[in-house]
Amino acid sequence: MSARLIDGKATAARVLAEVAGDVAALKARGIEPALAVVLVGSDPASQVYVRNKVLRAGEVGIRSLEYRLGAEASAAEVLEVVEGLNADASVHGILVQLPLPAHISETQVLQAIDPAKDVDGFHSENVGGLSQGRPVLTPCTPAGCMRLLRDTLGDLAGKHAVVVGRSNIVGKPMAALLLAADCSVTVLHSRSVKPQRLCGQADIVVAAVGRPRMIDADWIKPGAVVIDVGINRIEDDGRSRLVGDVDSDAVQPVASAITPVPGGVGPMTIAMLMHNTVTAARQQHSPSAQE
Ligand SMILES: Nc1nc(=O)c2c([nH]1)NC[C@@H]1CN(c3ccc(C(=O)N[C@@H](CCC(=O)O)C(=O)O)cc3)C=[N+]21
Repeated sequence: MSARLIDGKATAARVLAEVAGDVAALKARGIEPALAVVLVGSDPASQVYVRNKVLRAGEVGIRSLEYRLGAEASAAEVLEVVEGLNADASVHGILVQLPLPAHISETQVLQAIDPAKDVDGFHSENVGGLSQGRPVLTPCTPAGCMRLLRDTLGDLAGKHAVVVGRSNIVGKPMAALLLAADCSVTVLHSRSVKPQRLCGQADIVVAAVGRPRMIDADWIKPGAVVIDVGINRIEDDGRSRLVGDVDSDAVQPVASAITPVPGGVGPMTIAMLMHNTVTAARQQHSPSAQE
């Protein structure tokens, strides 16, 4: 068997086309969806991501605003930017690019974002709502993974899903979404005992550990669907290139389908950010919206 490659770029293009239609419908009602991206410091990878987000927003008709602060900016300065954006009714989505410099508490900044504008879904109000099964703004990377899984497998009920990694931005919300889709869910992490054996029982594997090519064929049940969230830059023969958390060459003969890196989950993350921005704009202008 050789795994089918799950084309995240093509699926992201379909999501973005839907979003562009939703944006046009909102504009016809006089609402221009707007996304603010806040970048603190000059991490080169973060700069690339922020640029890609701004480009995608423009393509679907979302207005974007960029706020750049120096690496030495204080927490108070970042909070002031966030509070200004909270108060600005023309801004519907706020994303503070992570990681923040070490001297700034990420939790404090994320909790300062108005939950209605929290297009990353990282505020505890949205984290709690996801856990309760309320229709809240949902973290973009796990939401993108769910879309790829549904397109590949259809109904996910009863599938055994193994999530490798327990971060707040991917592993934990991913487990919550899989559970909401009626999967049986196992979360593995750095203290798990015999993780290969547990992972080898999975119909669905979501790898989000941030270790290049950690998951090899020994971890994968024949026919499993593998979602590789990792984006690791490595030196290979003196050249820099991107690899996932999955050893794709080793796993492809075993899995039934796998996402490539690049071109898998990454483009979906950005597409779901645009989707969340439109959802946030629509909700802020719905009759039931507070204030
Ligand atoms: N508040 C916040 N929200 C985020 O969503 C967030 C963040 N902070 N900090 C950094 C990570 C990383 N991230 C990516 C998004 C798209 C690609 C992406 O499109 N990747 C391309 C390749 C890009 C390349 O060549 O480097 C691909 O996989 O095909 C990658 C990574 C969002 N993040």
